[in-house]
Amino acid sequence: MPHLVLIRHGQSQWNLENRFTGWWDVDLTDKGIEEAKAAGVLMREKGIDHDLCFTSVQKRAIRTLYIAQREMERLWLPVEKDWRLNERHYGGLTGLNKAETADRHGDEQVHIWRRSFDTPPPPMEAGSKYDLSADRRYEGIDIPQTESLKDTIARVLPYWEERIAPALREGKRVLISAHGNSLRALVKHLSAIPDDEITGLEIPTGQPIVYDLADDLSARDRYYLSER
Ligand SMILES: O=C(O)[C@@H](CO)OP(=O)(O)O
Repeated sequence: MPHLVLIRHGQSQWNLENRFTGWWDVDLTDKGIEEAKAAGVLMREKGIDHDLCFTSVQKRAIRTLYIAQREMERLWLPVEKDWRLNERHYGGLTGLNKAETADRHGDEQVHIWRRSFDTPPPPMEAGSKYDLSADRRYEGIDIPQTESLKDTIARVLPYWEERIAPALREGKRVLISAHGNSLRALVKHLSAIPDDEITGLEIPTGQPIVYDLADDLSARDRYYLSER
């Protein structure tokens, strides 16, 4: 039976500071490091094991993966990193404080930007200090100016089909360390959650989510490892 674990990175510096993050590469806080360790200990204690791991090209997800793997004595496992597992690009909101933005534009508008299915935040302005187009890791990639959840799904799912689903079909046990919205994209697909319901799903930091999948990769069960 194909076996998949998803984990959202531990608390990041901008989670702590309540800032829109997206593709900006912030690191984990001390609490985030502890969450990642605890996730690794939990997986080890519950006898969870993997053959192959996937993560984004953002350090909060990469470090979460490595910290958890260290606790599991699995730092030797193969890891594939890909930008398509990155967080949803937050466009012109990147770096802003979420509460201050709500004071300025209203709670409702901020809620739409954060959680509507297909309304993207305003695009990143040219010359923004958060522009990543000169970042070597994105060479040859058409970096989005902004992304809705729908746009995020449109780049996460092809990667899933191309790289992750084939590994699961071969019987590999897979661990994915990624982000709130790239994981929402996967959960929506795997659990067949409708557009208007997926945005209500909040994925906590550092909590392994286990999927038991049927051979056709449809979800038989999904649960937080800490709850079983
Ligand atoms: O800032 C972000 O990139 C994300 C995840 O932390 O925030 P949100 O909860 O608004 O999707």
